[in-house]
Amino acid sequence: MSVKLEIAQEILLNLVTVMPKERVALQECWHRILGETVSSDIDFPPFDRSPLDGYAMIAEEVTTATPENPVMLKQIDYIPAGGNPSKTISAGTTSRIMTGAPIPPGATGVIRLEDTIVNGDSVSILDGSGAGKNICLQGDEIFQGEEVVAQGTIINAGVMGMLAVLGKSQPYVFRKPRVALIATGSEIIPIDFPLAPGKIRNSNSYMLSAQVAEAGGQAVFLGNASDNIDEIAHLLESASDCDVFVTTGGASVGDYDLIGEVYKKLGVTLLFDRVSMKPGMPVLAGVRDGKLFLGLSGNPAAAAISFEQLGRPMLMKMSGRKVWWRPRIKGILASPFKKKTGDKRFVWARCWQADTDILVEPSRAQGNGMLKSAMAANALIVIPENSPPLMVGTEVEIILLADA
Ligand SMILES: Nc1nc2c(c(=O)[nH]1)N[C@H]1C(S)=C(S)[C@@H](COP(=O)(O)OP(=O)(O)OC[C@H]3O[C@@H](n4cnc5c(N)ncnc54)[C@H](O)[C@@H]3O)O[C@H]1N2
Ligand code: MOO
Repeated sequence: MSVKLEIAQEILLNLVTVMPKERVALQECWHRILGETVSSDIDFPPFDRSPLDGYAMIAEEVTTATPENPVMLKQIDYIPAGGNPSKTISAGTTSRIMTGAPIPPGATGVIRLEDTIVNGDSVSILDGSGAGKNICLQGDEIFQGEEVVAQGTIINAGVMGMLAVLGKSQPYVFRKPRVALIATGSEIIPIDFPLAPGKIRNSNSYMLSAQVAEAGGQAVFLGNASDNIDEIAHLLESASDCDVFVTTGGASVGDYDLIGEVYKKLGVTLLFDRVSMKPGMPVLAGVRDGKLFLGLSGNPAAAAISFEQLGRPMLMKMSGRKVWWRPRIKGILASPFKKKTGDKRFVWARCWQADTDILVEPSRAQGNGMLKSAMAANALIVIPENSPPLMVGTEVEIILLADA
């Protein structure tokens, strides 16, 4: 049964749920999705501290200080970072203080070393303006009890640092969905095997493993199977600990397009077996015991688009992301797209900023088997169904791809 792309996406998204949580050492958490909302058990900074190497004093005493009329203070203490000042600042006194050290009791300002002249324990303040501003107040960035990082946040470098500030050495993150990858086709061989007539190397599993990782999943290579129902079924059954099962090849109508038969044999309920889009029209989806099966086309560029449109949003949801879709913007065609479009079409493209416009150019080699078109792309042009050939200057919708 053939369905529209939006319906296929909805069917899959409705069937999957977010993965359970696991604790992971913070240093391993980059790009994981936070599985808990983290509140602060402290104010941060946890004490009033100095942002400068200088002298702490009562700010009001030094506001008039200039190089011609310095204010003289007597040093009573030295406070390094990590110190715990015990001496109280009173009129006419100061403590030498280092960046990050706690402000001593009684002090209301700090003057940097460069604006002082020191002679023994006598300190001349040459410029006292702004002394009161040179204090980082307790709780300036975070207050105790504040919800600082929300569940579902992607752990980037800033979040890593913040979780460390909050003492989260082993935060809960969502477990990565495990995605079994199987290449089917009697012509497909492992990439380190010698080539023979009629054979090609399995590029799909490698391409998809990158797409799986980028969508927050963990790829599990199950190798390849020839065009044989039992062989494919056996490989699929060998990975019972996987959450999603992705095959490539055998998705169309040829004599050896067996994935539908494999699903029957395994008791996988078919959800759809064609989606109205190009490339990637032949694509099956099925479900068994809550686990999703995706049968992608063997054609590399078609498999990539099917995965991008159907597999990626599903994995993004499973891995705990709040947003499953990539950003879409408007661009202006810098070269024509000469084909008529029946079903909705995705075209590999490169886009760039030119003055106030985003210009976009379809990749030259757009064949379904051609990885070159995907390789050079940083965007996909979305061409609506039933579109005529598109001229230079036409405004088109583009999906921004992540890392190109
Ligand atoms: N009579 C029809 N023939 C075809 C139709 C159709 O509607 N009627 N659709 C065409 C379209 S469009 C596509 S897309 C393909 C889809 O075919 P399959 O999904 O069954 O894929 P295969 O035939 O197994 O392989 C297609 C192509 O890709 C190569 N391939 C397969 N696996 C890999 C791999 N792991 N790494 C690299 N390349 C791979 C394979 O050798 C074929 O050349 O069907 C059209 N035919
Ligand atoms: O539909 Mo095929 O999927 O054009 O590549």
